[in-house]
Order: sequence, then C-alpha cells, then structure tokens
Amino acid sequence: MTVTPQLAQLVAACHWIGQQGWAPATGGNMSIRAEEGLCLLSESGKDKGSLTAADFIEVEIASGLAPSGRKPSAETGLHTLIYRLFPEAGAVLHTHSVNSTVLSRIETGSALLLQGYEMQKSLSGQRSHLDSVAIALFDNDQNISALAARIEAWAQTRPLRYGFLLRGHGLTCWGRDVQEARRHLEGLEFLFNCEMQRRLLER
Ligand SMILES: CSC[C@@H](O)[C@@H](O)C(=O)COP(=O)(O)O
Ligand SMILES: [Zn+2]
Repeated sequence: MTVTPQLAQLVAACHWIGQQGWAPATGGNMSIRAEEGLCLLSESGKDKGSLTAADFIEVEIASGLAPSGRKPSAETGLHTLIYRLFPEAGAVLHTHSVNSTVLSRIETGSALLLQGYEMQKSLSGQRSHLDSVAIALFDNDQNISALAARIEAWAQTRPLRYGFLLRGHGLTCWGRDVQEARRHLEGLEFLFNCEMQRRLLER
C-alpha cells in the first residue's frame, strides 16, 4: 500500500493517542478518507498506540465492506457513517480516555454542553468562550448498525459537529484532515478534563 502523507500523519496521530493513554488495551480506532469511495481503517483488535501503515485496511464507505477480507474495526459503521454524512470529513479518531468515559456517564442528557472556556476556540469555527458548544451524547450499543442509525437520525434534525460521545465508552471526532481531527481531539479532551474538574470542585 502507498503510504500517503495523510496515512503517515494518521500513524503518527495513533502513536500520540497511545502516549496520551487514550487507547488502552486495544481500545480506539482511527481512519482517513481515501480515493474512490474508500477509507483506510485500523484493523480490529490491534494496540492502536503502535500501529504501522500496514495495519490500515481499505473499506468501502458505501457498504462498510473490506475487499481484502481482512477485519477492520468493530466500529467501522461509525466511521463510514461520518464519511457519508459529512463529505468534508477526511479523518476520524475514536478514543477511550478516562474523562470521556466518565463524563459521558455523569452527564445524563443528550449532549455535553461546553461553555465559558477559551479552548472552545480549538474547534474550527468557534470564536468566543461566551458561545456554547454541544457535543452530542448517545447511549452505547454493541449493535453498531443500530447505533449508527440512531446517530444518523439525530443528525437529520440537529447539528452534529466535531464529534460525539458514546456513554461509558468514549469519543469519536473528526476533521477535514488528520491535523484538524487531531486538534479537535486534543481540544475536546482538554475541555472534558476541565469540565470533569469543574463538576468535582463545584459540587
Ligand atoms: C477494548 S475493546 C473496545 C472495542 O469494543 C471498541 O470499542 C474499540 O474501540 C476497539 O475496537 P476495534 O475493533 O479494535 O476497532
Ligand atoms: Zn471504542
């Protein structure tokens, strides 16, 4: 497989995610959009902090099938959903940090509201800490097709921007390219950390 600059950046992002402790024990999955209706997705069950370019599998965005017969992520259906919903999305990063896992359980509503933080401006298009950023929050489901259908239905009536949380599971976020997806991931994780500590201290 040709190692494009985006694939090289994705592999580097996976190593960084591993170093942050956001992909413990094979958790997490990562992908980029490729040519001709394909995406390149991490192979299921690997340690995502030590992936190489050879650990990424071509998957058809329309069908979710891997022509090679290799086994892409168990959460392939969420990556392909994002590429179908958002033509501008070029990279998707899914992580299992402690903060996203716990906060998504503490918050019982259908979105985590972030407001009052300068770091909201790490999210493309955000201009002020005075604005409110809603990160959609869905109940987790082992049936990925059912989960993807719920997320798709939500996105038909409400804005779905930057990423979404899965309750007790983690964060899936995206960007135009690996660089933007990585900035969104780092910004959101920083904001989750702040929000977690604010909720603990303000009780
Ligand atoms: C540690 S198991 C976690 C998995 O069920 C899943 O949530 C995950 O993120 C990784 O699955 P994978 O199939 O390796 O992409
Ligand atoms: Zn996961």
